[in-house]
Amino acid sequence: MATLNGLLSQLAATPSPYLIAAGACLVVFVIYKATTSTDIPHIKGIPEIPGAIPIAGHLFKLGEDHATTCEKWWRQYNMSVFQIRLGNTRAVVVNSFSDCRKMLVGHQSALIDRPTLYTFHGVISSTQGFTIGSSPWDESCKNRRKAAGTALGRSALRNYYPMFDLESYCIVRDLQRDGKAGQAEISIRPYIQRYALNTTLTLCYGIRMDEVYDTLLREILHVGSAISLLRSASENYQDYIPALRYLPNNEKTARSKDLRARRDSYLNLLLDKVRAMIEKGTDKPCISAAILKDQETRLTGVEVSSLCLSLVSGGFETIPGTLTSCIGSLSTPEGQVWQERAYQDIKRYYPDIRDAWTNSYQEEKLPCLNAIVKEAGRYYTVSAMSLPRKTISEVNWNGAIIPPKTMVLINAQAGNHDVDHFGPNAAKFDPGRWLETFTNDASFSEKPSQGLAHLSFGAGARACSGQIIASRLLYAALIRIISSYRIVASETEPPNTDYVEYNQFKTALVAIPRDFKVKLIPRDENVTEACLASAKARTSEFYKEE
Ligand code: HEM
Repeated sequence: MATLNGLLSQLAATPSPYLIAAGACLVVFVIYKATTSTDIPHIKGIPEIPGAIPIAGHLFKLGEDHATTCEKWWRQYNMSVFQIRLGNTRAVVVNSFSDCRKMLVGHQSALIDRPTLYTFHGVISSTQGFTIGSSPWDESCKNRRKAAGTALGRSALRNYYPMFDLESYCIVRDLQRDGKAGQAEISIRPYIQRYALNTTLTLCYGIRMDEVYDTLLREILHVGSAISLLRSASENYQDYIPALRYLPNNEKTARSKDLRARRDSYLNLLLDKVRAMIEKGTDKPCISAAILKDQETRLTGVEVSSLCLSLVSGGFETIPGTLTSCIGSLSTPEGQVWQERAYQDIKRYYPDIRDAWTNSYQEEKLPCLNAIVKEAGRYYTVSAMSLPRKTISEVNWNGAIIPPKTMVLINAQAGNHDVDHFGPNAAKFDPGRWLETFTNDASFSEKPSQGLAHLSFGAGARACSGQIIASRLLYAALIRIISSYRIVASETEPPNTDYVEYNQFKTALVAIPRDFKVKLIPRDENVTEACLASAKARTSEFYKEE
């Protein structure tokens, strides 16, 4: 017995090398598991991109430009649908046009949810609620989406004619002043930003700003863009690597809180202005006045803030991104050919250009203009990775089961430039792809619709609520600009028209085009002056400052 005790105590004092090795293996295994485990386990039947590392997964490999990296992986590994690890989050990425369409439309009920992220949802959105585009699917989101659908649907467009008229008039009014009859080179984006923002501010608050560089207007645009940066995966590792949230002096959280305070401040200011106008009886018909006056609505106060925030943030970068880049492409020598075709179209349908102006916001019937608007949407995929989705129920993807609660990322940029769908010139800006008759007598007709034209507005149950109004805004502005000027790219600061490189901030949720300048050569100054004068007269009632 004494010998046995002695042996045991000797063993305890000097553990066997086998035991040490087993213990070490166990520790390594636990560390490996802890640093490579994800919210959703590996999905059988969907290939994973090689090279994930512990803790970060593919985050660093993805670099700043996720859409372009995933587009390359699709071609390199010859698989359009694959899985990746964003830190502790597993995501399925879909790339080809047909797979994106099949995932969004064919599985629309399963893909109706959206993921919540620490920085955007936990910090930034904690005061005003989530926008519709970032809300998980629940009863409240359903009600807000329905309200947005009513406010932005085709039948509501008629109510906004005076606003379309006024805002597109203001673009040309100020371009006319600043363009100095083609002598000055100007940057067009600020005018388009005001156009987009004023439209949604008028819808939500009945408020607009007349100056391109108005302080409040620029504050809203600045804060909105900075917040859009905080929604991107490449900027916010803390969303996917939770340990980073606890680092002292977390700069991301501090910046998010600062932006949240600035956004709260202007949203409150806008609502206060509406309250003051209601008191004076000078309020304009708009979403928040209807709610404040307690007109029939099923939405709560927080839901109204969310609705207004969704509409304001839905349009203020997407429309300027698309329209500015489109004007950039039109200003190049190849693009000028399309300007001329569009101008001929305008004159054919509206021999009196003043009619083109008044019809610009009431109908979309010019084939060339429609083709340019569609091509701008496709080619410049301003939301390259769309808005992230999450499965709410299982998706059977060719036999592989994607479980509920899996993040699904739609690579709209890749799908929109898929040569298998759009042909070998998919990487070219070519409005001709949407036109049927394309003859030298310059008459065109549109190709019949084939369903989903491109992926820039998403598709399915959570597709963009603003796509009808967005197309009308692009169309109206283009008719007015093209009928007034020949747009010519600056020789010293020309546009970058590459579908990836046109964007100066690849990490942001919505592209910000690089700066460029154009000259606006008047087509017929007398006609433009006449159009401006009649638009001014028509819109003066609507425009009256309170
Ligand atoms: C060129 C202009 C625009 C582009 C390219 C665009 C793009 C998108 C995209 C890609 C989505 C996500 C779709 C999906 O997940 O399938 C989206 C959602 C949304 N957009 Fe737009 N958008 C534009 C203009 C607008 C405008 C002007 C508004 C409002 C006035 C708006 C309001 C919304 C809303 C509310 C959602 C959220 C829908 C939901 O989650 O249910 N968008 N948009």
